[in-house]
Amino acid sequence: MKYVSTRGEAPSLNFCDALLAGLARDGGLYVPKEWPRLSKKEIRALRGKSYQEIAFTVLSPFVDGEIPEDKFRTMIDEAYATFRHPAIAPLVQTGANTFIMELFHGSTLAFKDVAMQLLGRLMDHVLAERDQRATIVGATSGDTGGAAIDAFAGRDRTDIFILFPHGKVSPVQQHQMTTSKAGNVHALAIKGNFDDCQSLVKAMFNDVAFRDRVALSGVNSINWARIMAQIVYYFTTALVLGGPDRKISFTVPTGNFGDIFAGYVAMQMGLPIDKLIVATNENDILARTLKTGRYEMRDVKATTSPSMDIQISSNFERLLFEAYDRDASKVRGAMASLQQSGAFEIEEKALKSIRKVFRAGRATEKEVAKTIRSTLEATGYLLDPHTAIGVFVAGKHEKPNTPMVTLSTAHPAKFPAAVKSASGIDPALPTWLADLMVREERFDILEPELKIVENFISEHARILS
Ligand SMILES: Cc1ncc(COP(=O)(O)O)c(C=O)c1O
Ligand SMILES: N[C@@H](CCOP(=O)(O)O)C(=O)O
Repeated sequence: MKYVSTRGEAPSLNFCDALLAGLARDGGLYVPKEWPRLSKKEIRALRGKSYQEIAFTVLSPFVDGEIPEDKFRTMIDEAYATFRHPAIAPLVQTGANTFIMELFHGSTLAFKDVAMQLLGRLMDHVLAERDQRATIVGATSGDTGGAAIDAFAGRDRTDIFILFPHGKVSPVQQHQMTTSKAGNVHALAIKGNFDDCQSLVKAMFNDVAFRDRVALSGVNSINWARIMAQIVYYFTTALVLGGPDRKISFTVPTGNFGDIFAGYVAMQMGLPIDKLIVATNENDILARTLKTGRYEMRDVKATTSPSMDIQISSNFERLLFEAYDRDASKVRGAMASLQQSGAFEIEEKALKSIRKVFRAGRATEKEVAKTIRSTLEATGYLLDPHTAIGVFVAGKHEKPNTPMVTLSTAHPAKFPAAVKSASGIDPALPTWLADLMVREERFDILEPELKIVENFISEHARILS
């Protein structure tokens, strides 16, 4: 299996090289050259199997023999042994045909753990095989950072630098990033917003001299392996609800478009999905784009769902590549226009193909609080603000005979202030994090300037030759 860049000008890579590369050298994102397919019969044969076994079957075609089977199985087993629920991504029924897929049973209480625990092990394996080290960078609006730090802390082949927007993540998220005692972990509070952090990360990848000097690697969903690991839970959930002999819809609280793009990949692999529904907060660039066909940046507003306070939605580029029948020149044109004027138009045919699969909606701050309250009253279930956005938008797209699954992307205890103000309940952290807020913090505050961040990394990374 070869991986090609969405911008068409970087070399095609095999799985392990794409894993370490993160962003392609032409600024694009790697995707498999073709989608592997599972027949309905093969999908049916997964019924009753464990999450780990399904993960092995679904992910093996992407790894394509580059990692020995027994080692890959062990990585999957170890990654999901860190989860506190045996089903890994359990389903909770909240209505006649509505469900919540809980993705927050990993160590940092957000869906990012699902992919990050596997990614850490995959990278470690490949670096050890090659006797190499890597400098890992990541941008976070709050959850990717904590999950990455948890997955990479103490690994001696990597140093990890996480850029988070100073003062714009929840206190729990901040402590998850700033209280690690591991010497290879560096939490960097950037004076800006998440988009500034993400742009800095992409700029570091595009600075070829720096990239090569520090052996740069990425853990954001620009890294294909992050998306890949997230495909699995669409299969496990569909199988529980009657798939592949019945179509399911999924509503996904969306920011960087990684999680929902994994659903799109599941569909390309043969999983019958009715609709994939993009749910955004008031930073609604994706909902507007699906409505108007114009992707247009606006200022980012701070909301009670800070992890989704995003304007530049990285993985939308992967969908554009698909919608343009993999014509990389069209993607390059759109990305150049985004850089020059902060906007691009999607051609009619491509937009039509996107709308065939995707729907979208937004929730205002009032609607988020109301949904947390009303769901608690109706079902006794306490939502976090990100999941509440999903539940609210899902409510607008339900169909009588199609199960609607909303992805619950974070535990309410990560956002206690917003949850308490909406519901009156102060959600407690689980026991293993009970002392999180009194742990000593360690982080550096940096200006959002490429050279400043690169210099910091150069001084602290242990890779330099
Ligand atoms: C809690 C939470 N929900 C939803 C999202 C959106 O996910 P994605 O960026 O994959 O669209 C994120 C982060 O991006 C998140 O941290
Ligand atoms: N919401 C994310 C933003 C980064 O997303 P990623 O999936 O590209 O890592 C976060 O919590 O950091």
